[in-house]
Amino acid sequence: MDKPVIQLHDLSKSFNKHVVLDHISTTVEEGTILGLIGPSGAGKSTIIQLLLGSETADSGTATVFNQVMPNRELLGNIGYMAQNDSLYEQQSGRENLIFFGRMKGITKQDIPSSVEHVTNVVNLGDALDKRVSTYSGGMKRRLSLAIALIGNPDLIVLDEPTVGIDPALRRHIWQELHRLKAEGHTILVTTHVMDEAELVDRVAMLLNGHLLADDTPEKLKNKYHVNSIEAVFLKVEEENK
Ligand SMILES: Nc1ncnc2c1ncn2[C@@H]1O[C@H](COP(=O)(O)OP(=O)(O)OP(=O)(O)O)[C@@H](O)[C@H]1O
Repeated sequence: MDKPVIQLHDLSKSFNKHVVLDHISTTVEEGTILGLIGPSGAGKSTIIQLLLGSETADSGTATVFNQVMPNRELLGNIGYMAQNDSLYEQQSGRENLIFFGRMKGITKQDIPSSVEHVTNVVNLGDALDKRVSTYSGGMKRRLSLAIALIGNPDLIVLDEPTVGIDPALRRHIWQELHRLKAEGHTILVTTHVMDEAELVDRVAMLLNGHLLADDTPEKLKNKYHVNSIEAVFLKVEEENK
């Protein structure tokens, strides 16, 4: 039977009486790439914060690996890339990777090979020993992604990972995400890029506090009689105005 990695159960969250999540429930099985889409401000990052335990739900539960979050012990097995890069600017990319890798519990001995692997994934080799403060925005995104992937975590949570990343590298990153999925890793990714929403196993669309569509891209396109996820998204928005 498929193993649930993420379980959101009846999750609600408001900020200053503004209901952002209204009794959300879904399950993400092991080895699935779930794409979370929705307009700006729909609550995608809020779901991630509840999932990681850095925000508290008003009601309901977020469970990861069968443990109710927050649970600090699980964080070593979750790779997280936030929307805003949180990097040590005065250190080099390599020093950042070593620091975060060690925090994740990678041994000193294994650090060099782990750093090399994730650096290749994001194509950051040449800049690795330069100070992060000299990086472009896209390079910082790539370093943040490498940090999320270091240590080979079972669950990878990426909040708009390909913003500012050129098309060739974007394709390379998606190939890597599919490779990780094939190895059994579970990936939750938020995106505004509708082409990317075609590449996931399941798309969940967040609108007005609800998950209004949550299915494979193919099934959603069939259901709405359209040939792209972008068109599904527009139809669902139109229906729920
Ligand atoms: N800590 C907070 N305090 C007050 N309001 C918040 C807080 N965090 C999020 N919000 C509000 O909750 C709503 C959802 O925000 P969230 O960042 O989850 O949306 P999003 O779908 O990730 O948006 P985007 O696609 O623009 O990143 C927004 O209206 C936002 O202003």
